[in-house]
Amino acid sequence: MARIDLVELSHSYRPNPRSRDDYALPKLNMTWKDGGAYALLGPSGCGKTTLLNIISGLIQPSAGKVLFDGQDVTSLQPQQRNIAQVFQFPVIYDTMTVFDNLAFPLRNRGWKRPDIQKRVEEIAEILDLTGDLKNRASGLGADAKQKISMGRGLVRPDVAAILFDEPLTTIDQHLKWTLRRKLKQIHAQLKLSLIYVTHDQVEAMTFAEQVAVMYGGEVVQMGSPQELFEEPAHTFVGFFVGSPGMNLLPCAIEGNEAVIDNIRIPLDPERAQKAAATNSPLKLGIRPEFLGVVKTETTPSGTIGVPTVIESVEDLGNFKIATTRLGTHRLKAKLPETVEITPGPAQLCFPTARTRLYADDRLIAA
Ligand SMILES: Nc1ncnc2c1ncn2[C@@H]1O[C@H](COP(=O)(O)OP(=O)(O)OP(=O)(O)O)[C@@H](O)[C@H]1O
Repeated sequence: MARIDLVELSHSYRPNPRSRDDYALPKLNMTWKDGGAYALLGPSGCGKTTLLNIISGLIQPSAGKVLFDGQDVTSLQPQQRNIAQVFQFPVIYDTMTVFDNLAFPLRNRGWKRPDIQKRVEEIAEILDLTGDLKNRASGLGADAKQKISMGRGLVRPDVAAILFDEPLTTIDQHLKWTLRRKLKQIHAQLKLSLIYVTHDQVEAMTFAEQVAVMYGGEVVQMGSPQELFEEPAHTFVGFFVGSPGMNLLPCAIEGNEAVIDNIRIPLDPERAQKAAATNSPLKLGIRPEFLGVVKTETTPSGTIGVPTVIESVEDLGNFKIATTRLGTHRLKAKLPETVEITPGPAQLCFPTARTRLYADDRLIAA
């Protein structure tokens, strides 16, 4: 396994790129630590596959370097890079048995029979394929075939990293959950470096220790699931991670308050001062989980109530979503199932410790 550094990396699919819009990846500097379990999360077209294919060597970047443990591998072919890649659709040999499919990458590298036997059995056990080892792959269902494909990626202990490109897209919903947990277990057991591409936040959050969120060819935040939730570094992370996403409202700053349609919301003084010092467009962000809604005069301690109207309340089983109005804006609040709340006049409470400010969509840190 290796540490992977991407240095001043950019890529355009166009022959003569001029502006930023001509680039699938405008400019990227980042490090994937040895032995890490990473997810690369972002919407369709944000550049995830391009980035993965640059790491594996399937694509040569337009500029910049790829380093494995400090060694420049940018000009090396995929087979010279020692990377395993698992794709959306199974890549297996239908006519071979499951055992031979898993053994193939090891035989290719001259492993001895007893070592192959031991390693194949270990991987088959983890993926619940032991009972199928003697069967031909052609007779198996789509789920089992994708498990074999994943097994072929996982079988070699000497690879620099294993790259997964949306490997569970075609897998049955229940098995998806099982396989995500398995991958987590495999990571803990085998200490492999894994990079897992997905557009599904649940998939990213359950699998990875660190999630890199991509937007418009840029990694806008790399952090733990908790960091992405509590301290989104970019408005896109606030919006994309969480359900519903963060409430984001254009605002101005006066003193230690945000002003939105003449309504004043108290802020953390340090963040407010930093925001007042920028000339960039500002947004206030608050997660629906942290936005309080009360129908009473008294608000939770440490918060000041802002008059609102609750337009609707949806009961989603284990929680409720209240849609409220603030001036011309609509905000969502996620409330416990036990809260009795109905449409009508109410107060919104913005805890200052949970209220964030963004300048040009970037977080203003405390
Ligand atoms: N071979 C190609 N030729 C030209 N443009 C491409 C090519 N492959 C990707 N692109 C463009 O590069 C950008 C990034 O695409 P990429 O496939 O890397 O995104 P992605 O996040 O993996 O999306 P998806 O989840 O849909 O696969 C997109 O605008 C896409 O249209």
